[in-house]
Amino acid sequence: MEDKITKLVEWIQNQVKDAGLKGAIVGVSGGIDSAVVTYLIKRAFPEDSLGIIMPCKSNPKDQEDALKVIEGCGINHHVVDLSNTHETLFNEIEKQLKDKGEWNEEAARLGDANARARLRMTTLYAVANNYGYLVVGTDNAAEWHTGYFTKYGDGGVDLVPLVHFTKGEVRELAKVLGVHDDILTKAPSAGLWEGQSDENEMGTTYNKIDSYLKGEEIPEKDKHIIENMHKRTEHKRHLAAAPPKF
Ligand SMILES: Nc1ncnc2c1ncn2[C@@H]1O[C@H](COP(=O)(O)OP(=O)(O)OC[C@H]2O[C@@H]([n+]3cccc(C(=O)O)c3)[C@H](O)[C@@H]2O)[C@@H](O)[C@H]1O
Ligand SMILES: Nc1ncnc2c1ncn2[C@@H]1O[C@H](COP(=O)(O)OP(=O)(O)OP(=O)(O)O)[C@@H](O)[C@H]1O
Ligand SMILES: [Mg+2]
Repeated sequence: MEDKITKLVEWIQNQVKDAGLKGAIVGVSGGIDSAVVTYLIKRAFPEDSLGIIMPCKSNPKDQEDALKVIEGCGINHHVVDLSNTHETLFNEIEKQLKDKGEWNEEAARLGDANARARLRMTTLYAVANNYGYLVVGTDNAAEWHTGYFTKYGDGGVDLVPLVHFTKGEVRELAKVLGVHDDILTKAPSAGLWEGQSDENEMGTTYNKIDSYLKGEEIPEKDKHIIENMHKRTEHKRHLAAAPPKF
């Protein structure tokens, strides 16, 4: 894993250099994927890396964990609380749609959740512009394959260094990098609503997705869920569809 870490760090350095920029920025959630990316960008750019903690009606425990990541690797950081911004935006959307009698309560829950991820993306790009940094994403191979991310939200980034690493391999990277035990052992969550857990929402586990990606046998039910998610989210792995030139 040390060898892979060195290669990842060099790759990030080269990408930033090729872009003619100075460093890298990541959103630090208190979860393991962003912990690994935070440690990597700090290694790549000790003086030009930045972690941003962005609570959005989040559990305060997330921020405590995020600070363990920040302190663990010594990266510079800012906290930008998006709760009020999200409240203002969503109240206005809700008001407009309700006035027209077109508000769909159930669909709105996902829209509300995805808007949190997109506000984070907006924030990262605004801060990245200020410093001349690239925005680094945290998607791993399991999330990328299943499309388990918000299009133009946490999926809206410049680099995706972990995209070939299974969730298990991300855990290995985290151990070698020295990420705090509390983060190594917590359940993966997008933190988009109270009590959300990735595995509950997906209906399968990261272990099964990892096994599937490694070509191992997994139960038919899980295979079906993974293949269905992959198919439904194909659009997220491409640029916006364009017509042929007429
Ligand atoms: N065929 C197609 N061609 C082109 N575009 C298509 C499309 N089908 C849908 N779309 C568009 O895509 C939108 C749906 O995609 P999207 O907005 O991403 O939303 P969606 O995939 O419905 O939801 C995002 C999922 O990712 C999860 N997530 C989000 C963020 C972080 C994490 C995490 O692990 O931390 C997980 C979240 O819990 C949820 O299950 C539609 O509203 C539509 O605009
Ligand atoms: N509160 C937050 N503050 C800053 N960034 C966040 C926050 N919540 C989510 N993010 C960003 O969105 C990304 C996607 O979240 P995701 O849950 O997939 O990763 P994670 O939290 O790092 O790991 P895990 O999947 O184990 O929870 C995070 O890695 C992080 O970059
Ligand atoms: Mg998380």
